Amino acid sequence: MRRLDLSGSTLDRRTLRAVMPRAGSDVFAATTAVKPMLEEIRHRGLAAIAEYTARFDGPAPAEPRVPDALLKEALDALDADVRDALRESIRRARIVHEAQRRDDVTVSVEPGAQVTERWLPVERVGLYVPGGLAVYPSSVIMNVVPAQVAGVESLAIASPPQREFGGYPHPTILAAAELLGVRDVYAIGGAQAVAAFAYGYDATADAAALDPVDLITGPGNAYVAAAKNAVRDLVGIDAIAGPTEIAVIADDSADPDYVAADLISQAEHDPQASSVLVTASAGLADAVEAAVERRVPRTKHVDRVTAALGGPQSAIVTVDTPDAAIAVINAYAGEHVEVHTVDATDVAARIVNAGAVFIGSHSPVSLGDYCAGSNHVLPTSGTATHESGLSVQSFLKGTHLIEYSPEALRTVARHVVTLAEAEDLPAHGEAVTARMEN
Ligand SMILES: NC(=O)c1ccc[n+]([C@@H]2O[C@H](COP(=O)([O-])OP(=O)(O)OC[C@H]3O[C@@H](n4cnc5c(N)ncnc54)[C@H](O)[C@@H]3O)[C@@H](O)[C@H]2O)c1
Ligand SMILES: N[C@H](CO)Cc1c[nH]c[nH+]1
Ligand SMILES: [Zn+2]
Repeated sequence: MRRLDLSGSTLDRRTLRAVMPRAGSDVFAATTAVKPMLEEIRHRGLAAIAEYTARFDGPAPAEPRVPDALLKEALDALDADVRDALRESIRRARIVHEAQRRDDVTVSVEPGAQVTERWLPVERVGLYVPGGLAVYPSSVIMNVVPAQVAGVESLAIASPPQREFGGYPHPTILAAAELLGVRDVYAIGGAQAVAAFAYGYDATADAAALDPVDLITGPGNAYVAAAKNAVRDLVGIDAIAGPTEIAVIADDSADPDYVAADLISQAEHDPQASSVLVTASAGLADAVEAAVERRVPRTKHVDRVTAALGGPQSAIVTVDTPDAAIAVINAYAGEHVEVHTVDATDVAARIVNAGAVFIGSHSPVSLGDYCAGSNHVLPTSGTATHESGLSVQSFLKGTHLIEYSPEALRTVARHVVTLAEAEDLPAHGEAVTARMEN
């Protein structure tokens, strides 16, 4: 891993943002590729989807909707340990997400003047589950659980067709959908899936119609991100997720082997993934570097991990003081931040920009990826400065209900008229004075 020595540097926001390691975005280039695809699919529907699927994913069934029997079969055939682990992941996710429910709130502004904020679920949601480099049944859980807790009635899942499974998504993804009771599952990947969700398509001789959705959520590669970005004027999207990131803040109390294992764990996702260590301890920096070198050759996806850890997006960053380390971590605004310091809880309280913070030496990111109960769809690429991870709130929309009595309207009428005149919109004021005349 490369070293970035920030000792003696001015740690102001501009400098930090300029020097922090980060994956370059290929969403811009992917946008050029996906725009004509989206147009084709919008106009020619499933025929165009089938052509792109054949080009990028290989042979797939003419009817992309996975038969119910196949979902059931996938769950029946699922390894018992995997089934138990998925169930436990769902159970913990439900506990955490149930606590995120929002109650409607009614406020009495004055006697007879009432404003209610009502929260309603989005009606139909399309959930994208990636399936290129790895298989993500855990992402089925992380998308479906908050949507179900929010009360979303209509949920569709899309995931790329896999050659070795007859052009259907990986059976573990199908089993996870079945466990969660989602039966509307499609063997469509990449930008094609996003287009199918955004525009829907008509029935053909071989396939039933797909109804468009109101909101598309879920992570994916640059093509998925570019397509989500391109359809966001038509449907809602959760966020544009970039490659996975982990940033670790650590001091001499940290176990270098744990830190190295965690940096490698997220590098395993993607050659573009970022792993960053920030420390004021030169000794710890050396020890982690040595532990990474020891571990990398033993890891399964050694090529991906080597590319990710060796890329410009990953680094061991050294600073002068623990406070400087916190400033760097906040400037980085990582998707995942792990805190391995003596005073981990106090340090965590000072981390204000992070998708999720993992506190202490026994809360690794992979726990959060699968079974902590928290959500693993989190803001990447520095967007944790202003965005949140997926939650029940992502699937709700708030509506204000305003109800004033004649007396309550009379009490405030002159202020409405004054503001309407100040904005040179007198008809606004007249809508109120018309009611005062009776
Ligand atoms: N933030 C999270 O919660 C989270 C969770 C899981 C995965 N991820 C990230 O999601 C990403 C998954 O990416 P992936 O590639 O493995 O799977 P993916 O499902 O996102 O992409 C595969 C699809 O890309 C399309 N594609 C491939 N080459 C193309 C081309 N040349 N032109 C147009 N389309 C093309 C194909 O249609 C294919 O189905 C990774 O970066 C991973 O780190 C993030
Ligand atoms: N770390 C990924 C992005 O947060 C999520 C994931 C799924 N499976 C394993 N990891
Ligand atoms: Zn992960």
